[in-house]
Amino acid sequence: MGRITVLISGSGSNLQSLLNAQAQKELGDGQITCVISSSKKAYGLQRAAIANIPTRVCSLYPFVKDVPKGDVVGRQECRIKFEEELAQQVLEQKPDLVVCAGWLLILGPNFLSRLRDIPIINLHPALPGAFDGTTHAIEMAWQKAQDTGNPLLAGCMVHYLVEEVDRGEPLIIKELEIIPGQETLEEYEHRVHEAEHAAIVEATVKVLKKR
Ligand SMILES: Nc1nc2c(c(=O)[nH]1)N[C@@H](CN(C=O)c1ccc(C(=O)N[C@@H](CCC(=O)O)C(=O)O)cc1)CN2
Ligand SMILES: NCC(=O)N[C@@H]1O[C@H](COP(=O)([O-])[O-])[C@@H](O)[C@H]1O
Repeated sequence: MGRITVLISGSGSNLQSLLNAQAQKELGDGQITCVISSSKKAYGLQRAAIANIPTRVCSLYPFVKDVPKGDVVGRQECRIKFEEELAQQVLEQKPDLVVCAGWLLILGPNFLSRLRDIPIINLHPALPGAFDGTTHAIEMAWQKAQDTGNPLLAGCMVHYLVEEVDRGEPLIIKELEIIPGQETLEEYEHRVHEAEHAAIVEATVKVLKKR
């Protein structure tokens, strides 16, 4: 069995895509054994509960809430403690694969070093090298097309997660062309999410097959 831990922060529509694929026996020997959220309010936690998947919450806030925003060193030390806690929670699951499906926190070396040989993949709503390091890539791509007046090749990808944000080797790329003036941001966003829901399953299966 390919044990999968999924990290989320919000709605969990991509988690739902993985849950649906698992239910339809489309994940090969993959089995989602735990969902960890950076927010206790994430609707994705409800999606996991409905699917009888164990959940955990590992939030950064309790670690930094008493540290002034201007205390950069203090907040960095708290972030390290958070990453150690997160790594412990993930390692307890003994995962063969960690999937970041809308996980909205940068994972630093204190986390990554503890996961050593466990592959981590991340879903990003942009193409390789475009809009790296942002959580607003969809809006930025759509707006760029409107601003330039030129068609823009955009879309989404699933990549191996490395320390440099969004710069890991791409696994699955889904290209979508944005024609300025032809669709609203909401319409483009819907197309991206549809593509994401396919990409996250394809990438998960691809990585598990490499074991
Ligand atoms: N080391 C890595 N960590 C993460 C990666 C990665 O490629 N390498 N991907 C991200 C997901 N992501 C884009 O795909 C992303 C997530 C979060 C941020 C970010 O700036 N986060 C801020 C907090 C933002 C907020 O609270 O709204 C932060 O972590 O301080 C940028 C890109 C997952 N992690
Ligand atoms: N840079 C990271 C990033 O922007 N991730 C994005 O968060 C959303 C999560 O949706 P979901 O919670 O419905 O799966 C997805 O659109 C994903 O690409």
